[in-house]
Amino acid sequence: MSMATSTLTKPVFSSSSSSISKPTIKTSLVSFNTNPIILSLSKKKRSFVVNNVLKTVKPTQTNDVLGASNISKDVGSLVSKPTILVSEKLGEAGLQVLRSYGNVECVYDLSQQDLCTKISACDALIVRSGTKVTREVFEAGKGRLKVVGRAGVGIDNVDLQAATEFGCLVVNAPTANTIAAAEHGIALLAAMARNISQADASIKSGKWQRSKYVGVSMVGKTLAVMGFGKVGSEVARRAKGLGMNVISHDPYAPADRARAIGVELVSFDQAITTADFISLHMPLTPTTNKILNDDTFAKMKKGVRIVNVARGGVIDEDALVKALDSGIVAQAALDVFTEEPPSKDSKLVQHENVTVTPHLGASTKEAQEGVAIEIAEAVVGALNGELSATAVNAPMVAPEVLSELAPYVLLAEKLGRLAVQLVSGGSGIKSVKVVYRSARDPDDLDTRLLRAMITKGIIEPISNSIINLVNADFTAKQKGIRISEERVVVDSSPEQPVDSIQVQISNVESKFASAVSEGGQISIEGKVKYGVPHLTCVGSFGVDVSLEGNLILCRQLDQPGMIGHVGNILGEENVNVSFMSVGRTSLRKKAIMAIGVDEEPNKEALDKIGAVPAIEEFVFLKL
Ligand SMILES: NC(=O)C1=CN([C@@H]2O[C@H](COP(=O)(O)OP(=O)(O)OC[C@H]3O[C@@H](n4cnc5c(N)ncnc54)[C@H](O)[C@@H]3O)[C@@H](O)[C@H]2O)C=CC1
Ligand SMILES: O=C(O)C(=O)COP(=O)(O)O
Repeated sequence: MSMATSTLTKPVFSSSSSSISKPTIKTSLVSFNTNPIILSLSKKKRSFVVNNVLKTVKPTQTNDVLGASNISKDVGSLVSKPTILVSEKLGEAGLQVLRSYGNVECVYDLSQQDLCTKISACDALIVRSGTKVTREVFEAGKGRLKVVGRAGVGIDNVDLQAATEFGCLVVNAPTANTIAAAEHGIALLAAMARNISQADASIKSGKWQRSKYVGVSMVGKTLAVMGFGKVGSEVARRAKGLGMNVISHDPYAPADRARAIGVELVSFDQAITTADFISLHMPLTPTTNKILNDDTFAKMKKGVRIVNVARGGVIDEDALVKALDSGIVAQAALDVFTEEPPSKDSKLVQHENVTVTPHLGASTKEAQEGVAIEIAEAVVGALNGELSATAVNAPMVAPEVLSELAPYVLLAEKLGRLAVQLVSGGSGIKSVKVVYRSARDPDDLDTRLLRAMITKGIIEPISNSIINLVNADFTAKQKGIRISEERVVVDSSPEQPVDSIQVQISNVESKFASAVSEGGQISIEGKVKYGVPHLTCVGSFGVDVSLEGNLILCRQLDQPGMIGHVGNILGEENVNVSFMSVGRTSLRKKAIMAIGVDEEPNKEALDKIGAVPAIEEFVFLKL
C-alpha cells in the first residue's frame, strides 16, 4: 500500500467540484466543554479573553500536568488570583510567598463544617497537624481545590485516598522541621530522665523536694530509636553525643547509613527488649498504629522510659497507662496524642510519671519559617501546574524529565482527545493501547506522564472528571478503561525521548470509519515536530497536520480540486484554515484530508462540506 502525504500551510482555493458518488457516512459537530481559550502561551505570561477583554495571568508552566489551568471551568477564576486558605498558623516568610501569588486567607480553628463551606471557593489549602482534611473536605472542594499543602511531615491528618480520587495533589514540607523535632526528642529525653517538669512544678508550688526528684543518667544506657528516618537518625546522632548506646529498628533503613553514625539496626523485638529508653520516630500508618501495646509493653525491660515525638497513635494509650501503673514503664515523655488536644482528665496526661508538651516538636522559630517557605513554594508550584518534589500522592517525575517531555505531554493529551471523539457515542471504551516508538532504552523512558495525559484526553471529554497526573490511573480504572502500553524500539535519534505515539481504541465503532486500522481498532498516531505536536496517521492513512485549533477529517475520492473546494466553503463562512494535509492509500482512489481550522465551523459550513459529492465521510474534532 502506498501512502503519500502532502502538506500545505494555507488552502489552495479552486472552484472545481466533482459529482462522483454520494457521501456514505456523514457526521456532525462534536461539542465539548473546553478550557478557557489560551491565546498566548509564553514562559512570561498567558493571555485570556474574558468578555472581549484581553487579560493576562501570572507565569505558568506549559506542561500543566496537574491540570492547574483546569482548576475551574469558569474563565473568570483563571484571570483572578487563586485563593489559598491557610487553616493553621504559618510562618510569615511563607505567607509572603503565598501573598505574592494569590489571595491568602488565614482562618484558624475552623469547624469541620466551616472548612467544608470555605473550601469550595479555594484553589489551595495549607494545614499543619491540627486540621483534618477528610473526604468531605475533598468532596466540598471538588472542581476547584487543586492542592493541599501540609506544612510539616506527617500527612496522617489528610485522607490521601480521597485526595487522589478527586485529583487533588498533596504536598508536604518534609525537611525543614527535622532538627527541631530531633532536638525536642532529646529535650524530652533529658527532661524525663531528670524529672525537670515535675521538679519545676513542685518548686513553683512552694516545695523543695530534692530527694523526690533524683533522676537517672543517660550515659551508657541503651536507646532504641524506632524509625531511622530524618528525625530518628538526628536523634541517634545526638544521643551518641550524650554517650548513649544507640540501636535502631527500621525495616526500610539502609544498614550502612546507620553504621556510619555508629548505630546498629536490629529487629523490633530486639530493640524493645534491650532498650532502657525507647524513642519513637516512625510515621503513623496502619502498620504502626498502636505498635506499642499490651503485648509489646509486656516484653520490655522493667523500668523502660519512652519518648514519643512521632504520633500519638503509634502507642495504645490505655496500655501505656497500665504499663506505667505496673512499673514496666518507669516514665514517658509525650509530645503527641491520639486525640489532640487530649481530654483534660486524660489519665495518661495526668500521670505523675508522664511529661507532656502540646505537639511542639516542630515549633521552633527557625523550623516554622523554613517549613512555611518550603510549603509555600511547593503549593505555588503546584498551582502553576508543576510537579513538586514533595508530592505525596503523585508519581515523582524529575524536573529534567518533565521539561524534556513537555511537548510530548501536549501531544499525548491531544491524541487522547482526538481518539475519543472518533468513537461513536463517545462512551463504552474499555481498552486503550498506547504504542510509543522510541530509540531510547525502555528504562530511559518514563511514560507515566504521557499515559496520564492520554487518559486525561480520553476521559475528560466524556465525563465530568478532571484528570491529572494524580488521579489519571485511578479514574481510568474506576471507569473500567484498561490502558496498556507497548514500547517499540526504533532506529531514530535517542536525543528525542519519543519518535511517535500511537493511541488505539479497541472494540468500539468509529464515527469516522477511515480511522479504523486494518487491525480493527481506532488508531491515530502523532509526532512532535519542531516542538509542535502533529497528527501523522489516521487509521491506515498518513497525514501531517499540526495539532493546534480544531480539526476536520474528510475521506474523499482522490481527485483534483478537493482542497480548494473545502477551503472555499470554510472561507465563505469566515473559518480560517491553519493547515491542510492530504494522505492517500493509492493514486486517485481514497484519500484523507486533514484540515486544521482556527474557528469552529458553524452547522451550515459543516453541512456544505458534507454535501460535497466526493466526500464520503467527515468529522469535526475539537482539540
Ligand atoms: N512532634 C512533631 O512536631 C513532629 C513529628 N514528626 C513525626 O515524626 C515522624 C518521622 O518524621 P521523619 O523522620 O521526618 O520521617 P521519615 O520519613 O524521614 O522517617 C520515618 C522512618 O520511619 C520508618 N518506618 C516506617 N515504618 C516503620 C516501622 N513499622 N517500624 C520502624 N520504622 C518504620 C521509615 O522507614 C522511615 O525511615 C513522622 O511521624 C512525623 O510526623 C515530625 C516532625 C515534627
Ligand atoms: O511535621 C510534623 O509531622 C509535625 O508533627 C509537626 O506538626 P505541626 O505542623 O507543628 O502541627
